[in-house]
Amino acid sequence: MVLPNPADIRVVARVRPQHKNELEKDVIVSTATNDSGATVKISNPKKESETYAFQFSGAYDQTATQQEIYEHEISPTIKSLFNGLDVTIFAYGSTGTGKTHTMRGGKSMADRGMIPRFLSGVYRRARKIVKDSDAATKVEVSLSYYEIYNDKVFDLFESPEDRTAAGLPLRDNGGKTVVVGLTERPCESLKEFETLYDQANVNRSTGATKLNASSSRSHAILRIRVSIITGDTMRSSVASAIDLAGSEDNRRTENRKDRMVESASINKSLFTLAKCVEAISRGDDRIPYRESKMTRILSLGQNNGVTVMILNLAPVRSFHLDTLSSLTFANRTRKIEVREIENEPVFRGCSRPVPNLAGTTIQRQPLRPLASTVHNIKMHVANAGVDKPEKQLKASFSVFSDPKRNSHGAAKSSHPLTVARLSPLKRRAESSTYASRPAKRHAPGFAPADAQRSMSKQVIEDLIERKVSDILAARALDQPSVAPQPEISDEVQRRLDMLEKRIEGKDEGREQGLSFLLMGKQHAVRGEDTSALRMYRLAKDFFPDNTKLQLKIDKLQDKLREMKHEHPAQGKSDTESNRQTHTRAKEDRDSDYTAYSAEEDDDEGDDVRSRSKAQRRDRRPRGSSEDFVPSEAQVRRLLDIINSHDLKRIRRLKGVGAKKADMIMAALADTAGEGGTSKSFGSLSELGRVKGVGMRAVETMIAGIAED
Ligand SMILES: Nc1ncnc2c1ncn2[C@@H]1O[C@H](COP(=O)(O)OP(=O)(O)OP(=O)(O)O)[C@@H](O)[C@H]1O
Repeated sequence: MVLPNPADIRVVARVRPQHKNELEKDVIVSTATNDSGATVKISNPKKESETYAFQFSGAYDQTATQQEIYEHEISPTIKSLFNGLDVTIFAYGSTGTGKTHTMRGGKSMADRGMIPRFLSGVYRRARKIVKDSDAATKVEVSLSYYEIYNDKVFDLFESPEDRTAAGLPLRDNGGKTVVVGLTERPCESLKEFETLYDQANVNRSTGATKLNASSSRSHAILRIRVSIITGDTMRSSVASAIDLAGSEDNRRTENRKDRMVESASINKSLFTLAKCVEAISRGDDRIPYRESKMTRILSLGQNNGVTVMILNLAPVRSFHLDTLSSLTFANRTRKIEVREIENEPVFRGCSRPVPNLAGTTIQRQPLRPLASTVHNIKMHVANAGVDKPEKQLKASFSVFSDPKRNSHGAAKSSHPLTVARLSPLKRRAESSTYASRPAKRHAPGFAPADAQRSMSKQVIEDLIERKVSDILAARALDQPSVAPQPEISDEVQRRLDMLEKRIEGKDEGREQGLSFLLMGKQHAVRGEDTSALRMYRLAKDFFPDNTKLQLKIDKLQDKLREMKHEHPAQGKSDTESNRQTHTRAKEDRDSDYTAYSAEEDDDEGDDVRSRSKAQRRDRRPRGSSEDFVPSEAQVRRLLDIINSHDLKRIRRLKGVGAKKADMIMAALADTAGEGGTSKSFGSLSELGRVKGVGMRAVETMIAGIAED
């Protein structure tokens, strides 16, 4: 092992090209590269004549190609990977700045992203190694791919239907965080990779499409394990390529709870990431990695090896505040030091038969082989004459001594090494074992006695640790045990299931409620009162009896009414109007909004269609989006009209054309109760959820209803 060599995280900025609807005059980000380094410049949002400059390891302007970025930033990491270092490459930036384009890219050769190019480089190097060694050295590549969606981990190599609601658990393993039960697929060629990767990405986007999202709603992590095998030794290292979900303004999500929850979860994890980076830069003892799954997995600053962060930026003004905040974050990140520790080679030995790797149906691992494992180890230790082996083995093995077997006297009494039980968490943290895939990866078996003579104490430790991980991982999985279960009556089982569902439901609800609260707080701190109010109202559904929350809502409502009264034309704070400009630009990319605009066009004729989107948005009732605090009387009147089922009255509502009216009538018919009783809408958000209507339209309708 080479001595740990602290190096900074390499942060490179990439400015994406302008979209067609973005104007040259709105470009506010520029890059410059010279002998003193790479700089990104951006104007001060409050004073255009001033600029801020941020230094990075590399900076790429709008014209940079995928090939250039790959060649300069990513390709060199392949050498590190083959030298035994773990590699982490991740894209960071707000929604729509080009993260997925950079990492995954398009289908044409020129558009291919960093991930397929990286894999192509890996296979090329692997072929060269095999060729140069006259096939004495073998290289194995295997992949796992998962996403973190709403702070839950899902295997992307499995179809969404096979997911469990709770997702896969995480476990700490020798100082690294591993996902338990993740599929790891051997992958022998670039062609095979492309098939696997495309299929898995369908799994990712299918989840998103169901939720009507146009952008990545999850953090996607591809792990590429490269194992170089020569004789009996194998050295593995892992490259993680991460496409983070983009931070976003959650007002885009309107009142749709599913989108809100996603957005809250994305923002929360990115917020935690920023907190971690801040804590590391301050030199804090406690880094809040554990506050989100993404930060736990990314473990920035703890992930030994090479780390490259690609900071994706949009060039134009509508992203001004987000770009500044991303630049500040990235600037802190680049000062984080990581240790370049090589993974050590391990003894490989002969393999046992490979268990079925496909799917999630892993049975809990029987503990029987452990007894023989210990036996093997003892035999080897005796042969190899390792110093004080017994003491070490006692400690290691006792972690997974099986009480059942002990009670039968098979393992415990038959072997002197199985003594005191230790917590699995007390294992050595400094282990250099490569992050083992605990549940599904097949651990190599033990070698014949003559080969074992060359095993070092470290190798034994590694083998034991891997074995322990396997068993702990299998235990963590919610899979039926191979051991016979005691019979319980159907009735008891039914009641248990119900109880479990109730508890799960409560927890999920609470989590959602807390997310809304957190978002409310974030908006309130930024002075975005309307959005804060909206979040608090959503949180109220989850905490109906919370008087403190009600007080906050009342206060905000009063404040907003007052503001509206005093400044009917501009009841927004600076920050809010600023962010609104941004929000509008993002709306242009948002499918929900596009659908809305199109419908409006249908209703209002061709001359409207020819106007620009911006103009059309300006036609919205002033204050409708940000100051959307209708009075109770307005709400009641609107719902009365809708619930009248009277097409003519509904048609007369502001912004409701023939098409929208039809959609509302159809929804009313759809919701007709059993026995022909007519159903009605109980709230605006319910009305807003009607297909083809949307909250914007509801806001327009209500704006046309007199307040008194
Ligand atoms: N370098 C680039 N060259 C050409 N098009 C780009 C580039 N970067 C981004 N784009 C385009 O910009 C749009 C947004 O990019 P992309 O979806 O990659 O953003 P993102 O940051 O991943 O967004 P989200 O966080 O919402 O998933 C896409 O249409 C993409 O094709």
